[in-house]
Amino acid sequence: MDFSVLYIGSGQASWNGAVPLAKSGQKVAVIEESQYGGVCSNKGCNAKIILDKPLELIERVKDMQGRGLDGVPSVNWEDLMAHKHELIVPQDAHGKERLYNVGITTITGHAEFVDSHTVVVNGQKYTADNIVIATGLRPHVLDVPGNELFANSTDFLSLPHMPKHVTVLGGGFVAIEFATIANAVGAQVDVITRSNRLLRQFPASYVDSVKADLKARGVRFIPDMNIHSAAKTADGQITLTGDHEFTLTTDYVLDATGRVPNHDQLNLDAIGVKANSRGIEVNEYLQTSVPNIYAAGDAIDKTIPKLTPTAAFESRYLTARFKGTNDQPIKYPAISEIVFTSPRIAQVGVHLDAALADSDRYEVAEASYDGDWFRQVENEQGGQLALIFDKQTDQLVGAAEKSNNADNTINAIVPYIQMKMTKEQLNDLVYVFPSIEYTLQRRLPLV
Ligand SMILES: Cc1cc2nc3c(=O)[nH]c(=O)nc-3n(C[C@H](O)[C@H](O)[C@H](O)COP(=O)(O)OP(=O)(O)OC[C@H]3O[C@@H](n4cnc5c(N)ncnc54)[C@H](O)[C@@H]3O)c2cc1C
Ligand SMILES: NC(=O)c1ccc[n+]([C@@H]2O[C@H](COP(=O)([O-])OP(=O)(O)OC[C@H]3O[C@@H](n4cnc5c(N)ncnc54)[C@H](O)[C@@H]3O)[C@@H](O)[C@H]2O)c1
Repeated sequence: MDFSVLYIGSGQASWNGAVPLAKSGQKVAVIEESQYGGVCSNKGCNAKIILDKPLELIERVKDMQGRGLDGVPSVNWEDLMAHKHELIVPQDAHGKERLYNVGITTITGHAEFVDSHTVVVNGQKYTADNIVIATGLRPHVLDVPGNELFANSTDFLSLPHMPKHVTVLGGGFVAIEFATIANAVGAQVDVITRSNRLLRQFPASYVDSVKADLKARGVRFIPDMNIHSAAKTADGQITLTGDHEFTLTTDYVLDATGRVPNHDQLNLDAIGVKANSRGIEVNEYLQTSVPNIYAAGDAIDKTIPKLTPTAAFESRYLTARFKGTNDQPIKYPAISEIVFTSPRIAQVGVHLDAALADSDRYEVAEASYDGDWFRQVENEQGGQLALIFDKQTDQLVGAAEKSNNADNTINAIVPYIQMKMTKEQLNDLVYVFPSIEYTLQRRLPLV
């Protein structure tokens, strides 16, 4: 065999495990058809958070008007885009170097299976004892006439000038984060959804409040609407048509209707790897229906969130398996997630809505930050926290927060949940004061 482990795809699900595996002495190769480092590094999380930064800062400055700050800056999209390029363009080369530096063979091109131990790239065959499919997802394209006029998340993240009127299709992560950015840059933003629910994975009341904030900032929501077609107007705009003779003419349409797996381009049928429209089917060892072929990251059909930290966790798990240091099934920890709206919504562990619906099992301690002097230093209004305890064990099992600092609070809570800490143990921790963590601890029900 040419390699002990060969990874298809170079994203988070690949390099987080491939690098330590190569360092341990195994012969490793990574195949990448696009940019090294995958979606998160090149056209996902990293670029998005750079474009979000000015809006986050501006919202803080707005909150402080008349409280020591006068005047609100505006976003210069072209300068911001240049800043984004400066940080993101080198990621591809860095991603390749990271592999090369530890002796990993990098193969650039599209991989397809020949048999269970062989893939072909640019006509050249490569063999390996084990193969990891880490091929991720690509943007879904809404199946309507005229969809070639739609932009996707990758296009938006390199948009040279912000159009006057941006129309977003979808109500998920990409739709709402990008609508928030476009609105902050000054575009008229419409969000068209086929149902009346946004961001289904987050607590309904927190999402409703973020939606109300966006409405107050001028974002228009058009719910329960199926789009039927798109066509270019004589002056270069796009006209959408939909249910009940709906029409809307706009400058730019962002299709944010989700992402679909890339496994349809791997010749999986020929080698018997089972997959479906959600991803590749794996067992509790991340093994596919062909024992020496594994899958990791967004490529998997899984119920846990398809995120960078989960992809990295799976990649590290596989490395332990290939090194022989872990022969146990994968055991996922409590998984945290965040949507970068303004304010943010973040959560970990047992879901707030599920806990509220099961009062026999869970105690929910809800708190508003409006009365908290430390959170009022930045004059933040409407911050909310919910802590979920298992009534039988008194352990903290879940949390959700809507606030400008939701990421920090939830990150502070991740180890509490992982270590199965009880109220009593949480009360025994001593934090610096004043701080987000100290404020969080004071929201705990006292024991
Ligand atoms: C706009 C956007 C914003 C996001 N923001 C966040 C965020 O803030 N936080 C977060 O946790 N997650 C975020 N995500 C999700 C995150 O990017 C993914 O969960 C993560 O990238 C998954 O990593 P992966 O390695 O499984 O797949 P990917 O990063 O998709 O990597 C797969 C790689 O495989 C390559 N490939 C595919 N097929 C082949 C083939 N046949 N041959 C060779 N190479 C192939 C692709 O080119 C790609 O580089 C975001 C996603 C998007 C789109
Ligand atoms: N902050 C973050 O962690 C973050 C940010 C962006 C993306 N992501 C990840 O990237 C992935 C993709 O995000 P996304 O927002 O593209 O997907 P998503 O699944 O979150 O949202 C897709 C949206 O499109 C709608 N939709 C789907 N099919 C449709 C159709 N035929 N017609 C109309 N609407 C339709 C859905 O109802 C949903 O509102 C997710 O796995 C997410 O976890 C994460």
